[in-house]
Amino acid sequence: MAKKPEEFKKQMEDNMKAAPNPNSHVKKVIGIVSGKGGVGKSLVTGLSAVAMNKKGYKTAIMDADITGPSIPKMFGIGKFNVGDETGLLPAATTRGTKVMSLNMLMENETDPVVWRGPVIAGIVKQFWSDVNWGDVDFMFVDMPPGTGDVPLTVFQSLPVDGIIVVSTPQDLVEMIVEKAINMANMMNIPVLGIVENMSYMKCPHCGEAINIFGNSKIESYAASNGIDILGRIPLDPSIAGLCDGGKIEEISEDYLDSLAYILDGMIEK
Ligand SMILES: Nc1ncnc2c1ncn2[C@@H]1O[C@H](COP(=O)(O)OP(=O)(O)OP(=O)(O)O)[C@@H](O)[C@H]1O
Repeated sequence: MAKKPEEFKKQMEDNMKAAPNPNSHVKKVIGIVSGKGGVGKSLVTGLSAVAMNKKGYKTAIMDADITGPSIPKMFGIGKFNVGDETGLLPAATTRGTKVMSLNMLMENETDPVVWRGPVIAGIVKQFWSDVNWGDVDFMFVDMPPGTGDVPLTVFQSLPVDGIIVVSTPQDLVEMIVEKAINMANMMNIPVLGIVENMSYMKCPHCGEAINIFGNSKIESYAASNGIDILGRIPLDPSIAGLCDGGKIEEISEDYLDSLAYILDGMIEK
């Protein structure tokens, strides 16, 4: 019997998805996206895993930002090319978050990755199918930045349960956030909310919050679009220092409390 158009579309979407490794049991896959590069997407990916790990969940990070992978550096992970008959094995951070990134597999981590979209999506599929992730409650996927062909193809390859949008106050002015949210909506993936990075700066002398980019519009934007604010992270040189030194797990401030609360509710107890 001929397929109905919606059945055809569903099958087409399923065909694009990678099959999971038979040894992986991942309960929730959360994608972290941004409308453009350099806004702190990897920082939020790392902090999300740290927050849920602190709550006792089994956490993992897939670094799907193939051309600009920064997760291993933030966690102080070097080259890690280990596997067995079950597949490639992820590295583990000091506190036990599992990590897979192309950087860990490359001969020379400063080599540029000059592949086009479909090849990049192929690697991400392999990270899903060929890596034995074991038991994971939350896998955080650091998505390629932007709203072009590459992030779209990566989205289609993975069973993403929800996305977190990372923005800076400037993105709201330039409507870059809206593009990222529209992309998620197009893919029918729930938007869990926005994290505003570089939201403000604390005066090192008196502790006053300084809005370096002017007053943030995130509250009015979130309210008028029915989107949750999941956290605000200040621009803080100590954050950059800990990330660059591979010590993101030592950031003690709980910037993503609201996010952790929402994720908590996604897992059946
Ligand atoms: N709130 C912050 N305070 C201080 N430094 C920050 C902050 N957020 C990000 N940085 C620094 O800015 C740089 C870029 O951050 P990050 O790698 O998280 O951005 P990204 O959006 O993932 O970039 P890309 O799109 O290139 O992957 C890093 O060196 C990081 O340590």
